[in-house]
Amino acid sequence: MSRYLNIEKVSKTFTTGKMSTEVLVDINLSVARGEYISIIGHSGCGKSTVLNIVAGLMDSTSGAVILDGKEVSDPGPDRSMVFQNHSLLPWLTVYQNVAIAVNKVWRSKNAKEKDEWVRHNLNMVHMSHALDKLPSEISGGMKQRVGIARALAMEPKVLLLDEPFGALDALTRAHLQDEVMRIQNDLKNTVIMITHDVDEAVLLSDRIVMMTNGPSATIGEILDIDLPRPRDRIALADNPKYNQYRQAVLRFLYEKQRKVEAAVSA
Ligand SMILES: Nc1ncnc2c1ncn2[C@@H]1O[C@H](COP(=O)(O)OP(=O)(O)OP(=O)(O)O)[C@@H](O)[C@H]1O
Repeated sequence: MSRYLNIEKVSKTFTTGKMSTEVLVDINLSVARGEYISIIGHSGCGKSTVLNIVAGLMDSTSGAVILDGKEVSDPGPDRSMVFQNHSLLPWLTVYQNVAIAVNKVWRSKNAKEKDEWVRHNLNMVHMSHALDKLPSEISGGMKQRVGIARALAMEPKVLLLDEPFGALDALTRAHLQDEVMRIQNDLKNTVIMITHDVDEAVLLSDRIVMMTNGPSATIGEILDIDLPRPRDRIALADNPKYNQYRQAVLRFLYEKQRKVEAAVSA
């Protein structure tokens, strides 16, 4: 079925010297506009490789990524990425880090409109109080907020999140997950997020894509998360459906796709 974003028969083989490793094989995924997809799978299975191919940072060996009717071949502002280790420019302030993206993408806006847009996006992630701070002067969670504001300010067709909360403590992580859910509710972004966190995947996603172990990893199962939004983490803790989804993902990861190393050492 043709959707907003189609990943069609994507495979990827890395070749270093005479060594070739088939990392991904036959990845097929159709994402609807406004859908929140999580990709989960054991370390090294190829999640980031999938995201990098969608971002246009890496070519697939075969297959194609079609976004809104156009094949992706290069990186572009229609796909903005947020990494685990916030990639802010350390010599620029919070404001300037967002402004640099806005200036690049929104050439049609005048100076006043650009300024308002930078402030609006930083306000959305509650960072208006720290516009003049340097990245070294703010916490990890705040840096991640700025990274999210910068990505949102580009109004991408797809927001690509590579373990965006992975480096944060549990409490900051929970706050930021709630913020992303709120923003997602308002803006209806199309999101693909990599995570290792089962609760995070169930809480945030419309569908969870579970990848088999590599090499030659592919999509093993896709789980639909049929929980009403807005979602409340405390209320969901007692929700039987939520717990069934959680168990389905855990079962996939730790029974069906048990890591060989884990099995040997267990
Ligand atoms: N540029 C590259 N050249 C060669 N091999 C690579 C390259 N990038 C990734 N790989 C290999 O491809 C496989 C998948 O890597 P990838 O980073 O996509 O996995 P991942 O599932 O995102 O891992 P993690 O969860 O640990 O971040 C790994 O075996 C990795 O070593």
